[in-house]
Formats: sequence, C-alpha cells, structure tokens
Amino acid sequence: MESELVVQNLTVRYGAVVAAEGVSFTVKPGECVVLLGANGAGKTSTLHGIGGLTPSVGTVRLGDVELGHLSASRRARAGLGHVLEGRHVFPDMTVAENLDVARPRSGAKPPVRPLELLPELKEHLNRAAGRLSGGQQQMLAIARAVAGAPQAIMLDEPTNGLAPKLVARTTEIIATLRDLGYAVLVVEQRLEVAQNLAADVLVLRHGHIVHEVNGTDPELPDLLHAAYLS
Ligand SMILES: Nc1ncnc2c1ncn2[C@@H]1O[C@H](COP(=O)(O)OP(=O)(O)OP(=O)(O)O)[C@@H](O)[C@H]1O
Repeated sequence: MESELVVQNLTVRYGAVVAAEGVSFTVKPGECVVLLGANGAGKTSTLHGIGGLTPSVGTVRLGDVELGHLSASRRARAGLGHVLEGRHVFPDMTVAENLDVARPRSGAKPPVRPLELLPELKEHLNRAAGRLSGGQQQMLAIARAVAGAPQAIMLDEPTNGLAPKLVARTTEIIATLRDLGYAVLVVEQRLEVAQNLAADVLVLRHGHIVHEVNGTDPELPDLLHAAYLS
C-alpha cells in the first residue's frame, strides 16, 4: 500500500448550497488526517465528494489513478475504502456473509485479515449483522472496508454514539490501520480522537479548511471552539 490520497480544489454543491469549496489536502500512506468541524461544516460532503457518492468538481487521485470521473463503486475498486456514517452493514446477512461479499473480485488480499484486526467479531460470525450492538456493527463496517483490500480508508464519524470504551477501541483500530500503511482519512466530532491519534487535523468551517494543525497542538481546542462559534 503505497498510494497517497490527493484532494485538490474539491467543491461539493447541492443546488445553491455550497457544502465544501476549494478543499485541498493529501493523506500519505501511513498517515491519518482528521476532519473536524461543527455540524454542517461540510465534513461528510467532503468525504462523499471524494468517494463519488455525491457530484463534485476538483481532483481526487489515489496513487497514480485519477478517481474524479469514476463512479463510487469504481473508486472502491480502485482502492478507496469508505466506512459510511451510520454503519451500513447488511442486516439480514451474517457477519461472515457481510465480510464475504466485501472481498474484491480481483482476489487482492489486504495486508491484515479483517478478523485479525478485529478478533472481537469472531464469536459473532454466524449472527445476523442486524442483531449486533451498535459498537459491533461499527467494527463490522470497518472490517468490511478492510476486506475490500483498499489502499486508503475513509471513516465517517466512526465513534458516533459509542460508549467511551468503544471510542478508545475504535481509536486504537484507526491507529493500527495507519501503522499498517493505509492512508486514513477520518471525519470526527470528538477532539480527543484526533488528539489521541496525534493526527493532522483539518478544521472545516462553512465548507472551507480554516486551520491545519496537529492533534496534539495545545491551541487546537481554542481554534476549534472559535470555528464552532463563528
Ligand atoms: N443532500 C443534501 N442536500 C442539500 N444540502 C445538503 C445535503 N447534504 C448536506 N447538505 C448541506 O451541506 C452543508 C454541509 O453538510 P455536511 O453534512 O457535509 O456537514 P457535516 O460537517 O458533515 O455536518 P454533520 O456533522 O452534521 O454531519 C450543510 O449546510 C447541509 O445542510
């Protein structure tokens, strides 16, 4: 996995609403970038624009491959993993079946097997995914993304609604993905996730990147506070 994710001048509009404008950043392999910002700042729209789930203009490149003209499914096949907000597992399929259908037809193997990364899923392999707890469904959603043998992984609010212990576990999994060499892009509401990951943080406000700092920067809480209020 040596592909960097490059986003240049990405703009996402919904009719007259400009959700993200001129957004540019790079996520290198083995690096984690976290998008923080208030509700409506444009975080999910940015991820959806990159993933091809919503129309956008600008450049999205993964390694040498231009993704901008590709459908969402082709972007996934090109190596862009996307863990959507809200977990999106197939509720009537078992955990094992959810993982099976996520495997790429190319036969490409991920650097870590999903169940090695998330051994807590092993005891639930024969359960319907819809019967798992919210936290377990989040783990399965991440495992599905890994099963797809991506180069880069985007996660949209992966800790949303999770108990503190599971927030910590999810943060640990994101750190492992980064350390395995994936380019990891995370949308978060929780400052402590970015701090604990010591990630590069992009603060979004009204669809624009207004700050770019490390998660450990002591000024980050104040910068974020100001961006939330303005
Ligand atoms: N499908 C849509 N149609 C019209 N406007 C939309 C749509 N989706 C998002 N928006 C608007 O685009 C802007 C950015 O929304 P977005 O969901 O990307 O922000 P966000 O930072 O992810 O917020 P949240 O944390 O609440 O998910 C907001 O003004 C929102 O109302």
